[in-house]
Amino acid sequence: MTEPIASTESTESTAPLLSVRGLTKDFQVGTVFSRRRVRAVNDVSFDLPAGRITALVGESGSGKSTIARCLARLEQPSSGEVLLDGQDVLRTERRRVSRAYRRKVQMVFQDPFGSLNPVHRIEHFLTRALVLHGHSASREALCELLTTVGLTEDMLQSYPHELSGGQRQRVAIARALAVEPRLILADEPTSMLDVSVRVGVLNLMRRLRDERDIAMLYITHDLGSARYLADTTMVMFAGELVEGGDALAVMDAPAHPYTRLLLSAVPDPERAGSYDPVERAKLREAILNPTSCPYGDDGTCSRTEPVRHIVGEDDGQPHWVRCHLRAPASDIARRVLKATDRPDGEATDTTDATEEAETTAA
Ligand SMILES: Nc1ncnc2c1ncn2[C@@H]1O[C@H](COP(=O)(O)OP(=O)(O)OP(=O)(O)O)[C@@H](O)[C@H]1O
Repeated sequence: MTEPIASTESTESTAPLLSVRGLTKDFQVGTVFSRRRVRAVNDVSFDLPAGRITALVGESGSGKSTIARCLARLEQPSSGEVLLDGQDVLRTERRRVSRAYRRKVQMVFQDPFGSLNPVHRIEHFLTRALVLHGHSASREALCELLTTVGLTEDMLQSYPHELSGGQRQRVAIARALAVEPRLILADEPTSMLDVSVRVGVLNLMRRLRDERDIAMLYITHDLGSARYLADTTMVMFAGELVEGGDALAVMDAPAHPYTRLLLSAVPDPERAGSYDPVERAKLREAILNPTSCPYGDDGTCSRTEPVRHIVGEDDGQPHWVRCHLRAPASDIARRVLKATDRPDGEATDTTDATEEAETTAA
């Protein structure tokens, strides 16, 4: 494990609900004649405390969903540890995931349209979840679930296609809640919803955190919603975590060039020029070909430990940044950066951006 874990440990007095240590996931891609390995997640470590929302932000392809799928045990990690209540479930439940784990860790997917089978009524989904995990599916229990997520009893008899996207996502959350989970992995739960209903789903997640002490991993590429919802934010780039800490601290004082690059793409009416290609090209260069790191003891640091620097503390939790000198695997990094939006909506690669910047500067 290259990342020291102390810097991500929760400062709460209680132990974290779930800890991830050195999680790595490789996929085999290609045909039998040209097999190659894609490292989607590389040596990632973090904690998820109860009653806190942790946002995992990053661009498409950075590895966010792979982490969630590994934690939901839908993918088998290549290496690492996943400790739930201190037990490494990858060792104790190596072959078969226990029902107890599935009950404690639930996932809500991005697509509220695809995650509910259209041939069943809403009552079916909730009843099934309750019964599978040994609860009584009484009318009272079903109604309570619906009310918790802001839906009404009469919707029990509805089919998914009769509900709006926001209502369907609430049903998906109700289904997850049916088993009384301690952790919800929410993978872009609002990205397919109308802007007008997004905030309702975010507020629901916030209420569940406060009222039920549920831990949440909120995966998103929408920095605004992470700022609105999360207690802690972690930034992921090319399969690795590059920055983390109090959500407001990370957004207001980003310490890694990749976090700055992400933020520079967020429309901001108060920022003159709003989108600066020269600055963005410099940030890309600093990410791909780092030459210095400002967080060493004397303004520089070696390429050896520590891989993470503590740059501040907010609300009792450390704000850390990965050493700038630790260059990412260049093929993955270039692929992820390629997804970075240009103001005209086209994808670009770093060469184009540098050229664009040089032209603009000239
Ligand atoms: N089943 C798979 N087989 C091969 N490669 C995969 C598989 N799943 C993910 N990958 C690769 O792993 C990398 C990370 O993908 P992942 O879906 O985790 O990213 P992400 O940050 O969640 O992106 P998005 O926001 O678009 O969902 C990508 O390069 C992707 O192509």
